[in-house]
Amino acid sequence: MIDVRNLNLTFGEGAKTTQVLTDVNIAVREGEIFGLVGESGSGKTTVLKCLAGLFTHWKGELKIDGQQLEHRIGRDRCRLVQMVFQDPYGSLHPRHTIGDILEEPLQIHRIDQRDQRINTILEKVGLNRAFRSRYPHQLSGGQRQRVAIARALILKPRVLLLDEPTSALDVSVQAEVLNLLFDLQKEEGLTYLMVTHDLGVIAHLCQRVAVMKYGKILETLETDALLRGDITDDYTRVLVDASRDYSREMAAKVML
Ligand SMILES: Nc1ncnc2c1ncn2[C@@H]1O[C@H](COP(=O)(O)OP(=O)(O)OP(=O)(O)O)[C@@H](O)[C@H]1O
Repeated sequence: MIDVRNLNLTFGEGAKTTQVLTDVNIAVREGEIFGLVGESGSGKTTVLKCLAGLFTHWKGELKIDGQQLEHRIGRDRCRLVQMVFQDPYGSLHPRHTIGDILEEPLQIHRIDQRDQRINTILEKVGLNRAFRSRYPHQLSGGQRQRVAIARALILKPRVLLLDEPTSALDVSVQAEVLNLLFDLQKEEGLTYLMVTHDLGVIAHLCQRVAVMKYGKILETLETDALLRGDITDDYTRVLVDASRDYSREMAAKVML
């Protein structure tokens, strides 16, 4: 469903050129939840932004559902693929009501029966029509992320690109939002490419995972293999061990 072939991307010019992605290859099957992990700055978000059309100066080949992606964002792409960002507050317009935020994509794409579609999508993400008149600052973090997911789904895309969708949320609501994403994926037959640093999220949601470092994919492996420790790359082992320690540390803090 998602095909990334020999994706390369640089920022800057001349002596200041930085190669951010180098020959990245990712193939995500239809209906799969595929994880992307790696240290900060390794290029994970950049891959998602190329697929979403937010970066246009990439080289290589990008396909979604067999359709070749162009170097610009167009209406067709918005109906094929949508992105959910880490910070739900920053990604929602502060002076627009939830109703306006959800109606905008429908207006742009000249889709009718907007009221009905907005109410349906709000219900799907566990909110109700009373939220339509509220502003983002009147919502909790978890509710804001539900609105961001509703906005991403309102055009009925096939693919969601999720950039650490729960890491900005309170620990107590992270599981709720992850469960919602899992249910929606099954109900709507969606395909997810998800950036996360959380081994627990990978274990529960992802079928396969690719490990990135310095803009390259080091290895792609089944989640079961990752959990069994069936890892070929030393860096992946370090990442997994660090994540295990981090989770234990977090758990200890929560229990204190
Ligand atoms: N618009 C930009 N202009 C210049 N450099 C950029 C731009 N966006 C990203 N970069 C650089 O590209 C590299 C990869 O960034 P990216 O956000 O993809 O990393 P990441 O793996 O998602 O990190 P994190 O986990 O911290 O979000 C970083 O070195 C970053 O500084």
